Amino acid sequence: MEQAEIGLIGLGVMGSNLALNIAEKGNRIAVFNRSPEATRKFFAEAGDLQGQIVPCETLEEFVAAIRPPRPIIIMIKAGEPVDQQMAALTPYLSAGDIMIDAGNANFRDTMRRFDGLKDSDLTFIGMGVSGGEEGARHGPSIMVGGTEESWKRVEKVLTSISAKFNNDPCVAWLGENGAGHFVKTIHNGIEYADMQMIAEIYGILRDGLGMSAQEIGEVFGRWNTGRLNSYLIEITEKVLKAADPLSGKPMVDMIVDRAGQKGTGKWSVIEAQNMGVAATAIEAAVAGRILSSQKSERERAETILGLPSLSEAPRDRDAFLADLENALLAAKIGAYAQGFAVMSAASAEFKWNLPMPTIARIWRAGCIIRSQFLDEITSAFTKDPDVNLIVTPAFADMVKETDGALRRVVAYAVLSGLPVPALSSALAYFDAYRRGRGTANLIQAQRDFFGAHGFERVDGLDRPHGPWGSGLSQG
Ligand SMILES: NC(=O)C1=CN([C@@H]2O[C@H](COP(=O)(O)OP(=O)(O)OC[C@H]3O[C@@H](n4cnc5c(N)ncnc54)[C@H](OP(=O)(O)O)[C@@H]3O)[C@@H](O)[C@H]2O)C=CC1
Ligand SMILES: O=C(CO)[C@H](O)[C@H](O)COP(=O)(O)O
Repeated sequence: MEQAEIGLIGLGVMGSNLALNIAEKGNRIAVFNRSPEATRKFFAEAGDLQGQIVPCETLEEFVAAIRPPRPIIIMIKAGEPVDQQMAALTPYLSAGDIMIDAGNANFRDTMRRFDGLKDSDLTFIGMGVSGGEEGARHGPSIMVGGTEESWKRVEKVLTSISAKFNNDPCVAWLGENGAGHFVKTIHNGIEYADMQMIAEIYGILRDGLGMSAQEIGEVFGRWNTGRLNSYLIEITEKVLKAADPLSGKPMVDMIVDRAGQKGTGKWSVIEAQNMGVAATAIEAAVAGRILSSQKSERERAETILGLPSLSEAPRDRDAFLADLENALLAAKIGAYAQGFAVMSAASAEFKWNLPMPTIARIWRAGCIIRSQFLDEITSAFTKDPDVNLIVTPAFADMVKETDGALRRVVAYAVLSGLPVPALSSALAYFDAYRRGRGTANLIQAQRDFFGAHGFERVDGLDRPHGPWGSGLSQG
């Protein structure tokens, strides 16, 4: 039998769709899954693509079915399973084979796995894939990390399966070792912020203005034709307009308000802190999911504390809806600026030389945060790759145009007791970032008072301690 050009392990949601995508683009592919029933089901449902697929039930058979040197995509549950799968696979591999972890790995695991194979004749690629089920099947955004040489060997097949934005493939080699998985992690961190901000606006419309899910869906539908045009806004409209087949009520009203999370949002925040970058909107989004999971505690607190009464509804509803649209755009700019700032710091720390315009470019299609907006970020970073997004000329203009709306929306929500942690943190980020003289002088004075930590003087004179009384810390 003709050997396959590539192999894929893991026929879950992502792996099975990626395998069909690879087969459809004319690549012969061998597939394997831990539970063989999934392999049988996958093959039985592969239809016209069966001729391109070699289903295998043992790893030995799987490896033998691929032409060496073998590129093998591992698309399974992240974490320990990947180490186990690599250990089980390695004895069958030969010189030049590449293991490509395409799951949502923690980039620190990716660096460890990469280093573990550095002195062997095998190669490791850590590859972020975004786009969910549909993206995997018809074109995801792909973020590759590893050696440039290993990238050259898989570039053709990955380009063939990736999403295209105006014919431009949404795949790129982003740097050595953990670069691809780091960028995917921050992609997800931004995704968390985007989703949280959309949910906060939904909360204002539902609980503040008393609108139905259908009405709110219509608002998001209108916004999707404007500057907020994006996949997440598009699916928000669809989700809000869907009816529950069991009760006939809006589906969204029948879903428990407890959001899951698998780790990438939390890692984004941890790494932002590690790099010393303020990623407050992403932090707020992760904290929002944590609070959402504390459902019974929240219900109890509501009975004890009650809910604040709503502030008077804005009289001009159309003007307020326009404010909400602009507020979401402004806050989104803050979240993306923070995500890119984290990547910029990590790039320096890990010497990856991450290409910011390329990252924005490959996120324009295929991935969950895909949007028109990312095309504008691509242009901004192409002109000016090394600055905070919010001070690039185009985005500075957008912030100046929309931050008033964000301020009015946050003010209304705060006065009404409607939680808007991500929107308000984006606003506070703008306000802190653009204030040349902040208030940390007082913090420095306090630190010097209690710990003789010293400070810099505004006049540059050399007297690094204050006259605090005890005399101990006086310079
Ligand atoms: N769903 C999504 O939208 C996206 C998911 N991802 C990432 O892709 C990866 C796969 O996700 P997804 O397809 O959704 O997950 P699924 O739950 O649909 O599938 C999980 C797959 O992992 C396999 N698996 C689990 N544990 C082991 C193990 N110990 N050894 C070998 N195989 C194992 C399962 O095999 P078995 O059938 O035997 O249980 C199955 O093939 C994850 O890292 C996920 O974070 C990335 C982007 C988007
Ligand atoms: O990577 C993805 C999208 O880009 C996955 O859907 C991921 O599972 C999303 O993260 P979480 O499950 O933590 O919400």
